[in-house]
Amino acid sequence: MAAAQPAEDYRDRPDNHQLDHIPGTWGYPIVGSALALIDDLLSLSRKHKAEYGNISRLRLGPQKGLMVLGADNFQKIFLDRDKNFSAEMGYVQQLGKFYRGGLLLRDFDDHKFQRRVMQTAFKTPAMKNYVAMMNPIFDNQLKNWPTGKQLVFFPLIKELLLEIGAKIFIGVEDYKEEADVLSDAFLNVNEGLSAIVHLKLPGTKFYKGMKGKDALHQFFADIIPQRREGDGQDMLSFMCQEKTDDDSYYTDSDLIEHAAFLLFAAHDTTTSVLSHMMMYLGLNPEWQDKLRAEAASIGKDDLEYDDLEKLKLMDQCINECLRLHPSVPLMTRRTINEIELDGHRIPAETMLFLPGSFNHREAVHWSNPEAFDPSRFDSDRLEHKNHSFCYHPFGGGAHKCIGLHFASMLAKTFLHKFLLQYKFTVPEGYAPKMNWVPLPKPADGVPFTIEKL
Ligand code: HEM
Repeated sequence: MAAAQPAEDYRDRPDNHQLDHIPGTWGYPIVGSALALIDDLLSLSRKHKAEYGNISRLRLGPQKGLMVLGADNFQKIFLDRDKNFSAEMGYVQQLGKFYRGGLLLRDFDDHKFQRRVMQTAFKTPAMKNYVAMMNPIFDNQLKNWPTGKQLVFFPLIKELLLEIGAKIFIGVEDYKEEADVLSDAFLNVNEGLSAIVHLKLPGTKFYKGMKGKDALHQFFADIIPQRREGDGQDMLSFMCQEKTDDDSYYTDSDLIEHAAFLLFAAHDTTTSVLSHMMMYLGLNPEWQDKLRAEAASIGKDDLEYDDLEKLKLMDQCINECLRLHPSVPLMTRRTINEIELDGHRIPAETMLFLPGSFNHREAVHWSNPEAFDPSRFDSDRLEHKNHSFCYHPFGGGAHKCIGLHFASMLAKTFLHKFLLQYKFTVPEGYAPKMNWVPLPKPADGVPFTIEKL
């Protein structure tokens, strides 16, 4: 049987809003349920499940579509055997102005072709080298963290990960010199993403974001020819040197889009998981001690690639943070064809909103789901295997996160360095409000105090 082909013109059609046959609510005029989502996406998802079931109508500002819950439904959507779901159309309204050619905003054959250029940057020899590059960056910044006074983790880790991004992703050698241009441009784009009004008027967030995008693209355009000629070991250099089947290089404009999207996809997600990690290790000092002992058991100051798999407890803690607070809180797709899902007829061009944290905490799959309990990932429990799609912090199927091993490597290399040098505490009775957007994190950025070991 021939493989299903997506309808050619699905990108040109507007979103379908004819969804009155499906239970749910459009919420308040104009904003719909956007404010409830910003406040607490998990509670909103649970409310929808209790009132309407796994599939329900939802409006988020200008977008009307369906909230989809449940591991079976996620499995069908992510595996997408019949090419019914477009990631490009799912994300275009949210990200399209800034990241139109990013990998997640491409579908099917085009996506497959473009994903190849990125895969080259994640091969084992490249990964080995990235760990080696990370160690001195962490050393240099960690040594300046003052002891004995309260610090805030979020801005510190953001700064650290911007340096990692500049050096490992793009091959910037003199970070101090180029950091301002690069990080300003990148941070402005991210601010632009949160703009509610998309008008290019000077002084607005959106305007700043568009300027940031131009600066970022120009920065990449200027360095791509050098990266093609050189023998750099950074991600951009690997991508620049990759060739297509007809022996030509990927185009500069594709490479610019990939480099910008890669920074975006990697930065906030890893900042988010490490912020949660600090919160939980501060609240659970016994886990902090266990991870420190595990880090010490490697017997080295600098972790190497082959050591990573030995850090099993760290893996469990990272997994548990991502279960409780997935860094991409809401994934999206748009239907290409009319489909049936969970007993509902869903027309073509319908937006689907997929909140990850609901399945991650559904009691049918997890014991005591609200508790921080990293041992649930231990080989004698393996709760995440209770359903192949009850745990999906990195998505699944064709668009599954290409950086998942890099993310884990980064988190482990940081934790290994940090825990071997410092012991830390969070304030007594610490119970921060949690942010869901633009990235999940403790709202106060995690206040903490370090003590040299
Ligand atoms: C804890 C860290 C991370 C988490 C939780 C995470 C999560 C995700 C998720 C959920 C998706 C799929 C979204 C969807 O299907 O709708 C995704 C895609 C992606 N991620 Fe990550 N990510 C992380 C770190 C990274 C890093 C470090 C990189 C790069 C080095 C990266 C690069 C990408 C790219 C390029 C895609 C698009 C893949 C495609 O469309 O084929 N991510 N990520």
